[in-house]
Amino acid sequence: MSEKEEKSPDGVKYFRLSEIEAQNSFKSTWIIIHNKVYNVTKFLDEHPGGEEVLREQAGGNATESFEDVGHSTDAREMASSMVIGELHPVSLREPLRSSMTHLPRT
Ligand code: HEM
Repeated sequence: MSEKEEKSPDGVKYFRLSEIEAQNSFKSTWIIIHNKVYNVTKFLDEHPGGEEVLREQAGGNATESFEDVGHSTDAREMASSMVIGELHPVSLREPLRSSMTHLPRT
């Protein structure tokens, strides 16, 4: 890693949008919901909504689709166990890509 690991004052790991976008493959799936970063790689198989919807959001902002589904409290608690960090404050100013402009997976 060339960049020093960055953390907020209370120890939350920050990820740049570019780092999150890179985690979009068959090996690793990260998504963003409300500016938090989730590693859903191990959850793909277990997701009641299926693995494809998560893969479609990989590396990008899944907030709207997550909220559109009206996920239960249980689902939200489940999600909180998959948080690995937050979007870096610098990246909050970058436009978040939605699935509409999704790039093909490599
Ligand atoms: C960490 C993130 C997520 C977790 C933990 C999660 C968990 C769940 C759970 C537990 C359910 C069952 C219903 C419920 O309890 O609300 C569900 C349903 C569903 N989820 Fe997710 N979900 C996540 C992200 C997403 C995202 C990003 C999408 C859309 C792109 C999505 C689409 C759906 C759909 C369509 C269903 C409905 C399935 C059905 O009723 O047939 N989920 N999810």
